[in-house]
Amino acid sequence: ADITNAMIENAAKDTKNVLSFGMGTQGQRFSTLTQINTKTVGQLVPAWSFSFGGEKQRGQESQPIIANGKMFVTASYSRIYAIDLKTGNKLWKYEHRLPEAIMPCCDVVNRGAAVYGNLVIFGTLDAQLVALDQNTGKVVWKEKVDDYAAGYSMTAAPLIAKGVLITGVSGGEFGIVGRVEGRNPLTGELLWSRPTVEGHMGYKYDKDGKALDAGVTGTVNKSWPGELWKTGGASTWMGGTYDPATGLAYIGTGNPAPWNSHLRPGDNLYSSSTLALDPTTGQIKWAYQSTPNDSWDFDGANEFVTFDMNGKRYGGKADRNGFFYVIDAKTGQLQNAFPFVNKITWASGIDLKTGRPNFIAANRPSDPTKGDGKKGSTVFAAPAFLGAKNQMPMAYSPQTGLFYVPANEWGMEIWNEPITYKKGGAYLGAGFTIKPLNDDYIGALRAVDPKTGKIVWENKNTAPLWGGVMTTAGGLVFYGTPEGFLKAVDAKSGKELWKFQTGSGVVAPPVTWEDGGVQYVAVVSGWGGAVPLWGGEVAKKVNFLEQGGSVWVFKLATKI
Ligand SMILES: O=C(O)c1cc(C(=O)O)c2c(n1)C(=O)C(=O)c1cc(C(=O)O)[nH]c1-2
Repeated sequence: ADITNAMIENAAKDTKNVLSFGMGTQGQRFSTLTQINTKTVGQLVPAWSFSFGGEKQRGQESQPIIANGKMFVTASYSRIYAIDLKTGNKLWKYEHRLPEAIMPCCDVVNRGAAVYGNLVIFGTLDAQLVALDQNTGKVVWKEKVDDYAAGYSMTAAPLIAKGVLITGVSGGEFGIVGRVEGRNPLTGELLWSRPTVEGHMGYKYDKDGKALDAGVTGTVNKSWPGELWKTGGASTWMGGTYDPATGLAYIGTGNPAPWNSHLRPGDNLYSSSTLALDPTTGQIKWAYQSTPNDSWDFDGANEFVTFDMNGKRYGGKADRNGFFYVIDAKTGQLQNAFPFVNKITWASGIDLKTGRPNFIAANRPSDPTKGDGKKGSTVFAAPAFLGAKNQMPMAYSPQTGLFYVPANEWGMEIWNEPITYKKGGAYLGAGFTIKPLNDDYIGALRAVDPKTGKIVWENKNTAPLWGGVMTTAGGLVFYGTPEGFLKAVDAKSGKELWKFQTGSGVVAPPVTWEDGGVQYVAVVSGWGGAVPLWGGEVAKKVNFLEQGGSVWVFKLATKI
């Protein structure tokens, strides 16, 4: 059957399908299914496994979509497969023809597709959107979003909100201009385009491509000096969430470009922020900036996951900068902010009245022009730029009231250098080396109570955690590790109840659904992403990990 907007809005409750990234557009990654639970999970065994094949065995970050008896799963290098859910047989595959010169900053990843009507839609590493017929894999429409040679790419799963296809762009390390776009999902037609860098003030397009005022507030050059807003970054590389309860789509934005913050004094709106947008117009309803004048590539692209607390709707966000934010989902008012990692050097806390961080000035890497002109002082900073949390999505359980956050404890040495913008060139103006903080672990899955800010339990992991999390009404939390395991633990205590070696590192989020009275769990396996490329001393430690590319599906060995 055609996937409708009503089905997408109900996706979080639909146990037979997984119709969106986040297992529901709110991004909670919570399933009401209970067949697999704390008592039965020990009997979980593989039902089938499928290899993505070829030589392109790396960086598999995809969350599968389950719809109409099929699994739609993207793979590295802009590939997508349709698989028969019952048999694990391949139905079709589409391999996007990529130019040699693509420039994704952080591996050749893709995090998943969207479904709408009879289409399955995904973004490519050369910044195009492709919509395919779910049954045949034939291309129905294709749209160029932007110029890959200027550093644009797409790695996020698209979002459907109020029947609009909402997408972001990647490329913050190349001085692209971040934006969010709304399209007709059936045709690819652009409905609006909303830049995320103040200066490029909110325009959208009418049907003839004429720029219209989107009623957005802000003043050119108010939060950016000179011309820097023209190459300001703030990419929207993780896509967004949407909550039918508020009618708003929530998009995180990336780092301002370049990294060297002394080149761009000011807050640099709307970089390293959460934006709440009207999905039908792209108008910004509220914005909250977690790291004004970001100097550490903290970014703010992390997912904003909405949930109920004390009879109100809030969003939780585990920011790369190390703080967990609880924000009123309707108004953007900051409710609470607390650390979810042990070491934060850049700020002593967040002022809940103003919403601004209390910066520790001495821990900001210095201005090279105040020294020898070539290199500023090297400072030790934590978290590292790869973040207290990165692309791997967290989960929220309404049953326990806890967020399950895949966190990492690491730091870095960082310094600034001069830089000028050059199209297609890295635009950092900084150098760095990532360092572990502890001998025995980097990753830690943490159960975070949004009411109290307390960590209720944690499970340490030797390598950095890079896969997402899922939680279920069966009292379980599922997550993958770079060491290759998919694990199930008790949602209340973190006690490990089951694990399975998938054969390569898991850097993707699991999903679950039911079919014919049987509950299934699936996860993609295939080590890669930013850690092996940018992890410095940590990358050396995890060099033993092998790459791969497959999807695993599990069910209980005996029918309950
Ligand atoms: O600024 C950007 O546009 C951008 C894009 C991406 C991406 O699209 O994957 C990442 C980052 N930044 C980034 O900072 C980062 O740490 C990162 C890690 C990963 C990954 O998939 O492992 N992607 C990205």
